[in-house]
Amino acid sequence: MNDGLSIVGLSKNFGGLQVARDLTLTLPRGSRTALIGPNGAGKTTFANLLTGVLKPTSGKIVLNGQDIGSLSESARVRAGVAKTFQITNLFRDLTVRENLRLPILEREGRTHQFFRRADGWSDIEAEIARLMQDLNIQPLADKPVRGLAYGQQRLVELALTLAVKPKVLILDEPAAGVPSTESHFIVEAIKRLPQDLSVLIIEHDMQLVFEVADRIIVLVNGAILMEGTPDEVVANKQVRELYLGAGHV
Ligand SMILES: Nc1ncnc2c1ncn2[C@@H]1O[C@H](COP(=O)(O)OP(=O)(O)OP(=O)(O)O)[C@@H](O)[C@H]1O
Repeated sequence: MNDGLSIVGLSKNFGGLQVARDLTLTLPRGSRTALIGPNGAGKTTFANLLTGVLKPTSGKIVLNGQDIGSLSESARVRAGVAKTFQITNLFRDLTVRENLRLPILEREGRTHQFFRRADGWSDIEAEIARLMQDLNIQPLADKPVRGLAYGQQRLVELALTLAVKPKVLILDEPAAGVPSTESHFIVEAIKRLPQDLSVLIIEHDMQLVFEVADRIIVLVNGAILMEGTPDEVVANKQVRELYLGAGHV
């Protein structure tokens, strides 16, 4: 079951600096929410509060009725909140298929089987095939990660994250560093994510945000300035001034 994620009165102080101010919002099941805001607004801090890298000063993070705010990072992943792995977590000498096998075996408590022959893995191989199909990376299955283009590596990283079967997926700048010639692969992959997954996209690239998000939250100085549809956000005078002022538009 996935009712989405509710964040209630979430605050974080670093000494005297308040970087998350009484944040209350929901990431409903199936939503595609973008979190935008100028540098230093608190976007990364917010993501770190959701994943458990940081402990909140106050407030609650509720997933399907359970307050997960005090769980460790790994327990939160098991509960269903996952952020994309960093590319450095990919095993560069292993193939895409081998990389995908690892988190699935781990999820199933079967890592001891990694070095066995693949005979007993038909369920796992079928899941890997589905994941690759969802992200349109089947042609890369038997290629070592080392030889893949950067954008392709980001797709493998996304597939690895999906392999843990999250309910809430945080994409932290999914197109960062990806050449513009490859960024459409990322956009297409986000559009093809499972329908019932709640997705939070933290992104500076407004074109990508407008292509994939159905809701946008604008964060400024650790507080929500506004929340609305992409059209509502574009029409907002304060947002326009903020972005024109920051040279983003
Ligand atoms: N560990 C920390 N200790 C003290 N201050 C911190 C710490 N981490 C972040 N900050 C401060 O919190 C504020 C928000 O930072 P954060 O990185 O969350 O912003 P951001 O919106 O992600 O910025 P960017 O778009 O540049 O990545 C900044 O003023 C930053 O200097």
